[in-house]
Amino acid sequence: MALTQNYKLNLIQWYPGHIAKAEKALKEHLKLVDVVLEVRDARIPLATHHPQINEWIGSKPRVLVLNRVDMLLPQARQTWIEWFKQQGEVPYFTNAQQGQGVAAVSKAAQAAGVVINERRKNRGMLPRPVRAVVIGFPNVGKSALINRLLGRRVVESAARPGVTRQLRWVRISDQIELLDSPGVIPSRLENQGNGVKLAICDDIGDASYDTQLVSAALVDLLKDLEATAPHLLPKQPLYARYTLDPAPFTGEAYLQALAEHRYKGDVERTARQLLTDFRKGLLGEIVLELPPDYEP
Ligand SMILES: Nc1nc2c(ncn2[C@@H]2O[C@H](COP(=O)(O)OP(=O)(O)OP(=O)(O)O)[C@@H](O)[C@H]2O)c(=O)[nH]1
Repeated sequence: MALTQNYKLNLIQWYPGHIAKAEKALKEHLKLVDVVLEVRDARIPLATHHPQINEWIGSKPRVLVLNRVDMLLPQARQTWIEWFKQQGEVPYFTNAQQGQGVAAVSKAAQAAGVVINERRKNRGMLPRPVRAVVIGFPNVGKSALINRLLGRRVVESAARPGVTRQLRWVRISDQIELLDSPGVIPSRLENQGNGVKLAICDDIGDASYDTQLVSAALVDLLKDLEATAPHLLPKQPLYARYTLDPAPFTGEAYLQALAEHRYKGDVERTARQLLTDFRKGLLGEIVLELPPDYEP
């Protein structure tokens, strides 16, 4: 992953006005609730964790949801489960589009609620449904998860980042009510390597970025991952899709060569196609991040 970290990224442009507004809205959401469901992209579970989020959540119970579980191999999921366990955390893996794993998230949120109502009782207060909110970076699947938790489509879920707004409480059980609009975590990050991964996975919201550089970074990242943890990825994902081996190329040179090989020399189109193919899962089930101290 060293290569991506080294990219001099003015390749991503963040909009500070939007970020300040989104941060303020998120903090308002967090004030209203007892339990937080933090959704991350299972392909990049660290890059989709905002460094200040723990501070913003404070001591409120949090349920950690790693969504898009269908987009990585089971052995990659297992690697992350073990790492999170070492950190004393239990991740709940979901496919919010299809519904897998969502019942367990609902149960975990209810369990957190029981503890909160115990506390209320001990202080002489009446029990009430516990209030929860789903938060996460743009496009990680928050609306899809809310729809699944509710069992019906009440929140618009769309491929376009940044579609969700306004506030309403909805019951998901006798014990839990949910803010029906998710809290969007603004995705500006000091760590540019994380920024690239967010851009690759389309979890980046309003920011704009250089498609060719991000696409080249994806190729470099895939090569790094294949070298470090081949058993956590599908076999030769780029070769399998495009019949062009990336081994002799840098990411940038690979895009050029692939453009010649397939797209009449059009590098921009090649870059866009590669990102689209990755995001649609057409390169296979690819985890883009490994635990920090990962050893094969
Ligand atoms: N493959 C796959 N796709 C998913 C999953 N969850 C959500 N999606 C898709 O990802 C896209 C974004 O999902 P949303 O639920 O709109 O994401 P969001 O976090 O609410 O997005 P914003 O409103 O932009 O912040 C949609 O096309 C969903 O169908 C999943 O687990 N697997």
